[in-house]
Amino acid sequence: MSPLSEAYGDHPLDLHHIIPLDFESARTVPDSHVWPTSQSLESDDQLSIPTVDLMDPEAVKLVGHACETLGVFQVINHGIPLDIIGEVESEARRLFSLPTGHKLKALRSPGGATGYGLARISPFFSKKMWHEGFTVMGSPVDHARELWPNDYQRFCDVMEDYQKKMKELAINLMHLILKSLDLSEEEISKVVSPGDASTALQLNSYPFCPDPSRVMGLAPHTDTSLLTILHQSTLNGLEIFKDGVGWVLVSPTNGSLVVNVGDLLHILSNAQFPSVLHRVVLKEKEQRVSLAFFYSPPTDFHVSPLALNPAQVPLYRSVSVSEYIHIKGKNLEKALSLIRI
Ligand SMILES: O=C(O)CCC(=O)C(=O)O
Ligand SMILES: [Fe+2]
Repeated sequence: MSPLSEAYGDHPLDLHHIIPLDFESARTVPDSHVWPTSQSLESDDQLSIPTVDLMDPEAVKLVGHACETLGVFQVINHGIPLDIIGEVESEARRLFSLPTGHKLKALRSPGGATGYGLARISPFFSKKMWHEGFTVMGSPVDHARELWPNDYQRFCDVMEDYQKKMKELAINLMHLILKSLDLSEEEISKVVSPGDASTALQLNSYPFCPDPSRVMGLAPHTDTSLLTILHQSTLNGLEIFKDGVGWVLVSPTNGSLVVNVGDLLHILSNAQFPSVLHRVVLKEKEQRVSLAFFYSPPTDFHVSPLALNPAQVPLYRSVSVSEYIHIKGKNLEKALSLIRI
């Protein structure tokens, strides 16, 4: 089985789609980063995002309902100690506060998947995002050594431990979600194989911005994963798109993690669960940091609609994870329609 990092290798990007702005010296927003404004909902008429207590005996039902209606929910009692999340956030902040020239030592290579750089979706948009990221898959030691030649161990230990814990949580969540689709334990264990899942940890920074209302943190997208588990620091910014409603804010709540359905789970559920469209806008001048953990099956796993009753027809053809990553890398939001039957 090829690692996830290889699945991204067949789409080398131009450097201007990898190198973020020198945010440190940006006193104004350059034209390349000015986006047309788009309305989000005021807090009064906000749609509420459900919170599921994972210790609740009804968790399967609650998680299934949230996946079906919105494709996103928050979890509490998730088993990840808050001080560990805090440590990862503080290591991420330590990285992003390095001088721009220094961060470029860990720049993602054109055909690479890990390291410092712009969001992978950036070639699809004519304007640049107010964002810098650092992608980790397993051990970040190669890049960390470039950043801190004498002091990289702490960063590596914290990132590796977090990925291990997030993977356990993702597996627990997948069990709950697939149970809600009435899959048997045997069918579930085919999809959720603890040994060789494809996972990635994305550290996101939306740097201090002199004019937050004119920029876009992360442009509208769906995640490619089965599911994504997100920690957002105390600042608002994440919004989901709900048909007939518009952009809805997902406010950070202390101690809870945001879980969202990705494209692969949408396919697996035969479109019963929406792959939620989301974006990040800047609400304040201050820097916002988030940690996104993406969980997918191994790259050679074939994803196809499961849990069909005799009256249902599959809406998507079977697709391997690596093929889907390839289609998404070329077509972004049209990717799902290209495998629709
Ligand atoms: O920063 C956030 O709140 C969301 C990040 C996100 O959507 C992503 O990394 O795919
Ligand atoms: Fe996302």
